[in-house]
Amino acid sequence: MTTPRIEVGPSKDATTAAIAAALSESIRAAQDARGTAHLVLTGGSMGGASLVGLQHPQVGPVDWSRVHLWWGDERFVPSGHPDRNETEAREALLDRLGLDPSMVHAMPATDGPDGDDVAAATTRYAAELAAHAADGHDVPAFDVLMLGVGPDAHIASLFPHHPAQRVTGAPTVAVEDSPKPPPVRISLTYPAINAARQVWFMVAGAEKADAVQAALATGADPWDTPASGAHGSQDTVWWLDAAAAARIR
Ligand SMILES: O=C(O)[C@H](O)[C@@H](O)[C@H](O)[C@H](O)COP(=O)(O)O
Repeated sequence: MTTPRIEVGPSKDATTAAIAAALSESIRAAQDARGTAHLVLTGGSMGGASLVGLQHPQVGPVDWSRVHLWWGDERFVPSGHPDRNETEAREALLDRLGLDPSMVHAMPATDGPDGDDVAAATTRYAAELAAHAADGHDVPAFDVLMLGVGPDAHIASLFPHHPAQRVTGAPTVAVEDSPKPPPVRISLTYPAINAARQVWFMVAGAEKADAVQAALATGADPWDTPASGAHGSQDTVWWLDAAAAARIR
């Protein structure tokens, strides 16, 4: 397990700018090493703002034709719905990139091939992940997996004291009673998240300071603070603004 690195910016804007710059560098490094990069996107305002930040002229160029895009979780609603993390990412960046659809691995929507059968859709996404994984693995070794963090320290759709957290035998889990609406979701599980080389938490705002402090506390239990259960195999980074970092001891 890697010791988390903490990067604090003076403001949310400064933090998302730093994330965007680091992301373009990590993508380039992954492509230099392995040809293609696997990037896992997140919903939430930090996820969207970081994708917007990638378009800043000071951020180095990214060869998007060699980036596989995945999602850490998704709200199970129709495609194009504003609640979908995919919709947010498309509006923030993806729709301007002319991407090859075969590189964009959005989680299924309720108007997809499985209709509103979330269990089948969850299994379908697991198969998509497996199709891009190395032999003997369930998921690709994601180069960077980004996570927003809720005020309850949830990540993806893994919530405190929710049984979805206990699923370890599959890379994906259906959540049918999320404590935060909308209730039906698909999430990566801890083993899938922790297969990533780099896990990046992206958090801003004073209302997240307690969650950040709890997740970074020695002996934190993921059952209570889900963010404490996610780690990259090579690097774990907490990208914070000053307000979110205020209570770290
Ligand atoms: O419905 C959800 O579960 C949220 O979208 C959540 O996953 C989000 O990513 C975090 O709450 C962080 O959100 P912010 O980046 O907006 O703080």
